[in-house]
Amino acid sequence: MDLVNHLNDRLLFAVPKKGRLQQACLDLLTGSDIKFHRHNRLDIALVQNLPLALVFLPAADIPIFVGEGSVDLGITGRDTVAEHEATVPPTETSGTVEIMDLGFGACKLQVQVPEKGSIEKPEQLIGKKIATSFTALSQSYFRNLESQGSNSHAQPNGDAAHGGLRTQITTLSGSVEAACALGVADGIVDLVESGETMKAAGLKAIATVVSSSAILIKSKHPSNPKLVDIITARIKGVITAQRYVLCTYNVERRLLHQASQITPGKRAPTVNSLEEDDWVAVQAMVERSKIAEVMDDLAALGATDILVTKLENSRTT
Ligand SMILES: Nc1ncnc2c1ncn2[C@@H]1O[C@H](COP(=O)(O)OP(=O)(O)OP(=O)(O)O)[C@@H](O)[C@H]1O
Ligand SMILES: O=P(O)(O)OC[C@H]1O[C@H](OP(=O)(O)OP(=O)(O)O)[C@H](O)[C@@H]1O
Repeated sequence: MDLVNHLNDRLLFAVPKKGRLQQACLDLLTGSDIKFHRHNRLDIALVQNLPLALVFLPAADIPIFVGEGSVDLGITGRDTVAEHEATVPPTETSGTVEIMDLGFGACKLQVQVPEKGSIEKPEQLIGKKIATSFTALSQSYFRNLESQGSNSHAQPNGDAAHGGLRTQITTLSGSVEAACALGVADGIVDLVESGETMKAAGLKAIATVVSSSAILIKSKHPSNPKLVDIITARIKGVITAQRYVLCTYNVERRLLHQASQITPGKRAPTVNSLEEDDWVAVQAMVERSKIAEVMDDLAALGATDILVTKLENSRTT
């Protein structure tokens, strides 16, 4: 099939073609009832039940396509958007707009140095060698440090005050953590999640350049804003359903006020009367991460029949 000719009138939605964010993105698309079949080796897939086409791209390139407006929507890490913005500053018509945080892919872009070395502060790296895949962010970070007037670290012929960069930034496309051990760099700027990679490479973090997580972005003038809103609402529904559970319980009416403080719900708890006088049944959405504590508090208050139900999907405000 000639896919390109089927792209007219379709909203283009970029998702990572591989890597850390891909599976969670595919799960989000499934939860949002975005149905597609990706042919072997093709990076474009037509969506069967919406005028939408998915474009599978490297996460780092997604802000370029969305920023230029050649793709309308995208999911990628906030770090890649920050790197793109540091490379190509947004204008009134170009650049990306963040729609929402998706709550996965959390990591930090950090300055790292050998654990056993003498460097404790990023200022000590001024004038030294840095290896990274995030060239523009690293340049801007060190340019900033240099211009903060760290004269004590200035080299005699340094021209940082005039916009030059004394710190030498080397771009690597992967395995950045090996750079210090191999003598390519004195420090690196790389992503850290669990810290396992950093630890295994004998490095420690001394500063954070950007805190990242996966985000939904759109171009400044998407081709079909209504469809962007529909997809946004669907994705938001799936994210909310993942983030919350439904808690139901029975409680004496006289304790309702206290119970409502434990489970205030998103707007307010739903309260129904029971056949038994003086008792009510309460239903409220509770953040999944807090549910154990909430159940303990409800039980301590005297609530009974406390049940927790997983949400399949949601539309809330
Ligand atoms: N360890 C990690 N934990 C959580 N999120 C991460 C982690 N590493 C990267 N990410 C996020 O995932 C995005 C894509 O990174 P990933 O390394 O998976 O990309 P990739 O396309 O496979 O690139 P590469 O080939 O350079 O590894 C990053 O920009 C970041 O937002
Ligand atoms: O703190 P951790 O949980 O160990 O994660 C951090 C590692 O994850 C990413 O690399 P990835 O494994 O995606 O491969 P890459 O080095 O090829 O980018 C990142 O570049 C770090 O190396």
